[in-house]
Amino acid sequence: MIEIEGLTKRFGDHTVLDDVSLTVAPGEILAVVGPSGAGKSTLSRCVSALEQPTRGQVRVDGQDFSRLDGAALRSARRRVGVIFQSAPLLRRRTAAQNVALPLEYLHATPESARERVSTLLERVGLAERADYLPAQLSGGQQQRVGIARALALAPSNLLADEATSGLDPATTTSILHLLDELRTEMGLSIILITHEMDVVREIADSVARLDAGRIAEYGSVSDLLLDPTSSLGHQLLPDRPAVPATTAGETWQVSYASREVAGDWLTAITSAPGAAGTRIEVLSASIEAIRGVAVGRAVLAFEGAAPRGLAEHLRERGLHARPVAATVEKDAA
Ligand SMILES: Nc1ncnc2c1ncn2[C@@H]1O[C@H](COP(=O)(O)OP(=O)(O)OP(=O)(O)O)[C@@H](O)[C@H]1O
Repeated sequence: MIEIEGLTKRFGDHTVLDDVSLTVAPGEILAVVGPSGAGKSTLSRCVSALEQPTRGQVRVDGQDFSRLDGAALRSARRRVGVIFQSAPLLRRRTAAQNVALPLEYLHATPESARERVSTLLERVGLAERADYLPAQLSGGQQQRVGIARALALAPSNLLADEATSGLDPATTTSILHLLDELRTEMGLSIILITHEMDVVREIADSVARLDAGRIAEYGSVSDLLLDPTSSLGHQLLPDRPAVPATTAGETWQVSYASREVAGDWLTAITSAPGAAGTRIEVLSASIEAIRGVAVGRAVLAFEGAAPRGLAEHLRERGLHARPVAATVEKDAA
């Protein structure tokens, strides 16, 4: 359990984190997003007790980090496993020796360390690669070693700082699935620092957007998706579609987020003032479930111009609609 309360961090007179409060329950995944310089890494360093808050608290499993030092702080730090971008592993050590590192610091007996390492490597699907050096492993396999190492001391919390940046989409998905399984199996509270909305969409239960050190938005992914005024909710909707440049008229993307699959969204479009008699072609349509919310998206081509006031008409019916420009060149289409 991670509880951040009124966390403020200043470097000189520069306030980098300003009154940040967040809670991550056991088994929950919170994603923290925000532009470069928003304070994400500083937040991450406060949670892993590498920085002391100027004001406020970081409580891990009920214990206030800012009140600890020396051996008590080192012991408390073990409750937070940390995974970084592209798993910085020791080059000359095998996968097993990298995972064993935290156990060596704690002077675990070689036999108990061996057993723990082999259990962890097995769990992350790398039992066969125990004796490989990092250079002999793929990026995804290296990150699995990083995850096993972060779990070596059986933490109840995990901090993943851009853990999937630089990995290809399929590898990212497999790492996220592994984290998803681990949080359930071990009841881990996980903070994911990320700049990728796909990662948030795929795995997070809640999300906070930091902006210039303050929380600009914070809530469960489903609540944000269902809130038509939420900018994070908008960003969580599927990405911009590819639209062939061959369509002569206007092309629009229409999306909705609802607890139920919306059955009448096409009716909402055809009933828009001025839409009667207009030919509308459905270029693509899809529905996916994100944290229990049905998110539908369609790309529509109008014969000519879209009816005036279409966006407002649809907004009143819970649909987001906007024109999209062609993204596929005529030659390539
Ligand atoms: N030790 C420090 N001393 C002074 N200023 C710092 C220190 N660490 C961070 N900052 C400042 O705090 C601000 C936030 O930095 P931080 O690295 O937390 O942002 P970030 O959101 O992680 O950015 P990015 O996504 O680019 O990594 C920046 O303006 C940075 O210059």
